[in-house]
Amino acid sequence: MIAASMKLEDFYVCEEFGFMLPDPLCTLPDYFGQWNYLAENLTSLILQKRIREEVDKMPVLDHNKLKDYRQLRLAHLQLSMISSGYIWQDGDKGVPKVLPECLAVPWYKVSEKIGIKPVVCHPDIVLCNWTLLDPQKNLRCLYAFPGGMDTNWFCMVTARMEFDFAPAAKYIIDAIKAADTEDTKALIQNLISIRQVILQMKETLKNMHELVSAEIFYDTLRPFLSGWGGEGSPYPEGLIYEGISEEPIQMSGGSAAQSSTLQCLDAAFGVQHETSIQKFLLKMRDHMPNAHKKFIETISEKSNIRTYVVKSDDESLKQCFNQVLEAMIDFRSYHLQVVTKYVVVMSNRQTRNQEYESLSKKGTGGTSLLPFLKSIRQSTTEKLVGQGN
Ligand code: HEM
Repeated sequence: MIAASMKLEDFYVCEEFGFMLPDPLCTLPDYFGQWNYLAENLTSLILQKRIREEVDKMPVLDHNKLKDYRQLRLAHLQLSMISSGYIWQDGDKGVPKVLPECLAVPWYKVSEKIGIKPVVCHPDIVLCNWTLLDPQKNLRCLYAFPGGMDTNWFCMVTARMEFDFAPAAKYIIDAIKAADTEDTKALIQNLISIRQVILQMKETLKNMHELVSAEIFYDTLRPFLSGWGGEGSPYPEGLIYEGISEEPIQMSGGSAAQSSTLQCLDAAFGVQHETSIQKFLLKMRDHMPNAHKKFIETISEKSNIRTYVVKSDDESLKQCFNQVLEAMIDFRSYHLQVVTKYVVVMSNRQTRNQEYESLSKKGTGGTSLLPFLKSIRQSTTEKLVGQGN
């Protein structure tokens, strides 16, 4: 495929919704009533520590009765949330090592169909977990983990940032086409638009402080976004998915590192990270729907934006390109502050929630946070053009 023939709809992306699932379903057909019920009542069942007994009564429902993509996405969201509640309801000391068949089999099979992993992920809790509250495009979650309004806001601020990004998917394709056809004027225009999008994403991220308490994020919500497996995990070997595998399976938890937004920008502008970090970010792509993963890969393969800018004599083009990267660097610096407040400071409190001790200090995706995020910011800086680049 040449850049000129790239169409957003081929990648389940559109200018209005970006990577968000347009018009997500709120409930599944009656046959899946038990999933609807457990997902709708998840918070109270977790708080009453009753989710396990409810799941243990449930039959294995036939995932083949899910008819279309929107049903599959909602089923994944519901099964992720119910499974996460099942696993983490009693803290990290009471974790079951086996996920029962009634969750494991449909969750695994639905994941295969969408192309994502059977674990709670960004495409669940953000991309298809939203509904409009009013014509001003205020959003609310369809399904929620414990944490009340703060949890709702955490997901919806992130969703709002996905909406902010939406027009950039088209600007990126147009910028690639402009570089291909050596149309400097069009390239500058698209770079300016992309920069505006990144600045707006940062503005939206600022709302996190106003609306989400760090204590509630860290103590109440974060454990339910965790994965399983690896050093320090209550399940070092992972979790057994009954009816799927007798061997435990390891999974990274939900993280906005699974958002396609920043990975798309990196791909468009040729930002490459240090090997182990790139490996982690590639792993995060396995938590993105197939079509979105393909979108990033295609952008990465097709984009010659930076090559064109480097060889151009046009100073205003170079300046515009650098301003986009500077906006990304600034976004990443701001995100570092957010992570420091919501994870690092919270994990150092004497009063932190000790029920989930094994999950402290690492990112929900399983990284050692600050050096990891600083390295990502540094590799963005290295792609600025000028001074010999
Ligand atoms: C309270 C809010 C947030 C916290 C505590 C947080 C935390 C983290 C952590 C710990 C990581 C490291 C990867 C991991 O181990 O999971 C990460 C990475 C990342 N986060 Fe966030 N995050 C927050 C909000 C957001 C939002 C709203 C976005 C919007 C898209 C975002 C985008 C990213 C991206 C793209 C990465 C990968 C690193 C990069 O490309 O710069 N984060 N985040």
